Amino acid sequence: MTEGSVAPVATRGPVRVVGTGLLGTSVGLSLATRGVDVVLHDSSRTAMYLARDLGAGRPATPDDDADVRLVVVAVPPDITADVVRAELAAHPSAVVTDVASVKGYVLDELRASGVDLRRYVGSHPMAGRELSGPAAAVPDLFVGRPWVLTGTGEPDAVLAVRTLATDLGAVPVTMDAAEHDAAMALVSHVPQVAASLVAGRLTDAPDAALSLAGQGLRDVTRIASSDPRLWTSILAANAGPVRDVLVALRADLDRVIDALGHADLATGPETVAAGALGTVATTIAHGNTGVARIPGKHGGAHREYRVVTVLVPDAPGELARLLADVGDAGVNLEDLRMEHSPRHPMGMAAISVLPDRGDHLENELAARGWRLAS
Ligand SMILES: NC(=O)C1=CN([C@@H]2O[C@H](COP(=O)(O)OP(=O)(O)OC[C@H]3O[C@@H](n4cnc5c(N)ncnc54)[C@H](O)[C@@H]3O)[C@@H](O)[C@H]2O)C=CC1
Ligand SMILES: O=C(O)C(=O)Cc1ccc(O)cc1
Repeated sequence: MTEGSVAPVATRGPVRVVGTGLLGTSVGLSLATRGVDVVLHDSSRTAMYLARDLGAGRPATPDDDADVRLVVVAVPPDITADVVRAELAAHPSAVVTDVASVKGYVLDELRASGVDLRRYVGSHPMAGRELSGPAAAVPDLFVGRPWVLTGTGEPDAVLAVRTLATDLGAVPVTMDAAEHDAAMALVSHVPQVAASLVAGRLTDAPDAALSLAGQGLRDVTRIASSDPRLWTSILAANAGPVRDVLVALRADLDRVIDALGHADLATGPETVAAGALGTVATTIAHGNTGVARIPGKHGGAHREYRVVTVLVPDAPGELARLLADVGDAGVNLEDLRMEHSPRHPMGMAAISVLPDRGDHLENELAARGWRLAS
């Protein structure tokens, strides 16, 4: 594709988006900017008109009801089933999908209501941000991300939602609702609780302690900025699977607390109760094993990269100049992370490259006058 061109879409409009927050507006932006007729609805008129102003589509009118082909429900999980049911009834020839982060709860509620589910396809794009609302939406939110389809709906309905996911740049994955929810507890919902708990410990921390915070704390707490209302709804809807993981985590935590209690009582390593230091080491080593299992870029296998850290003056154009120099050195940048010095007008760009390109890149950047941090 040439620069500035946009990929054609196979999804046929009108597509109705109900709930024009982060997810719904991102769906609308991606489709509307590529010519699909998107009609928007939100119980908050401010959210709906803001989504319109951002370019995500046009406000729905009663006249649109007859010809809507696809409805995307993007409201909090606890009200998703009610909205899906209302949309199935209001648009008798449309396929209806939802993007709620929890699938079993929604499906159970729909089944209990006795509604005909042939036109309903439960789905969940595994893409999001720690921000909510239409203003946080981005059209490429879903690019390269898994989009789970939970196996409900007739084949034509499933195809429509699979096509939507593909049009938005996502990778469709089929999984049943219970399997999805157990997976989410482990890879999304418990990490959210853990991030919130660690960040919550900081609320009374002395300023002097916080001024020492480094990238490790920022990495672990990024998602602690998430919306409490949305996450209460997600955690309550997936309470069983989340609780199961938290109980296991509590046992792990208790083992570390006991081991450190022994270390605290000791006068040196030789007097620490047998096994305590091993418990601490095993905890960190298990973490090494777990993190190595997280897939790498583009869903490929986890890779070890060489990190080259470069000091970047905090001035316009400096980061762009560095990236251009990396390109000129013929090295592919696998990842980039910026850290900021708390006291100096200087940033640190941590550039991840393939291990066998590290020495070459360091030499090339040094030759171009960049200061490298060891
Ligand atoms: N935030 C994230 O990163 C992700 C969220 N999801 C799921 O997407 C759904 C939406 O989440 P966000 O967009 O983040 O939330 P959001 O808070 O940004 O937007 C939700 C919108 O739904 C509207 N709404 C609430 N009740 C409504 C109703 N009865 N009818 C019409 N509109 C209504 C709200 O006014 C709000 O604008 C949730 O089910 C969430 O679990 C899925 C993937 C990622
Ligand atoms: O910010 C992140 O890393 C996320 O993982 C966001 C996210 C939040 C909720 C979902 O249901 C899916 C994705």
